[in-house]
Amino acid sequence: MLEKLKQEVYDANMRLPQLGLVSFTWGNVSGIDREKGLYVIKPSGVDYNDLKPEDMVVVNVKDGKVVEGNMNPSSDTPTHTYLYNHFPNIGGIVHTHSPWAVSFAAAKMDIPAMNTTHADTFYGDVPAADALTKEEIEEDYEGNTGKTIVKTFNERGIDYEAVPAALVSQHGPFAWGPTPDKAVYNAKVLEVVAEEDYHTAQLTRANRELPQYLLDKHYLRKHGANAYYGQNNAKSKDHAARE
Ligand SMILES: O=C(CO)[C@@H](O)[C@H](O)COP(=O)(O)O
Repeated sequence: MLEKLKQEVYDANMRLPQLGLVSFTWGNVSGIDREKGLYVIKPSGVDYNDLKPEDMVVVNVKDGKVVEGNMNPSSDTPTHTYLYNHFPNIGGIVHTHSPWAVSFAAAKMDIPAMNTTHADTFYGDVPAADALTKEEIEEDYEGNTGKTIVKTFNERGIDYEAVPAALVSQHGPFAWGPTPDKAVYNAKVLEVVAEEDYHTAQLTRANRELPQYLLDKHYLRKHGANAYYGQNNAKSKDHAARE
């Protein structure tokens, strides 16, 4: 069943390593057929080099249970299920371990809207949702980080279609879109802007003008009118040689 969707989801999964968004077996993409109430997701722990379209697992979006597939679905299936049920207009979801976005997630920092590349895809900062608490994990830990994502969007009044991504603190990014392929596109843009933001933050923090008096003192002393050199009476050999 859903052979066309399986191919689409397989193709989207294969773009993750191609785009440098995952290594080894990390990450996963799913895509949903809303009419049938079923979605397709990557099987858990399978190397992308070994993955085939027919390996995709079909899941019932109502209860997250497998309805077709020889392998276990992704360990993030509970999160995909939760997001499909709370973000009704999405058609595809992706989770990656892309390093720059994961760095912001580990730092529990939103990815701020700092340039137009960001604004072309995300209408505002991409939020860092809290990691699941110890109690939440003990209560019903099934790997469902969707709860914390939806809670963050609701509490902060963020439109999930205008900002199609979130960071799960200390874990990594989830992105979504109208199709699996668009979800992967959004995940790649997120990684690009995360890296750009990091460098912008470094540049703006480091961009301190050296005061003119220090320029004068250090440059003129060695190359110019020696206005300062004589004051300390210390003469370097090369200076003495030049006299
Ligand atoms: O972050 C984790 C595991 O800590 C997962 O998201 C893996 O990155 C993907 O797991 P599978 O989809 O292969 O189960």
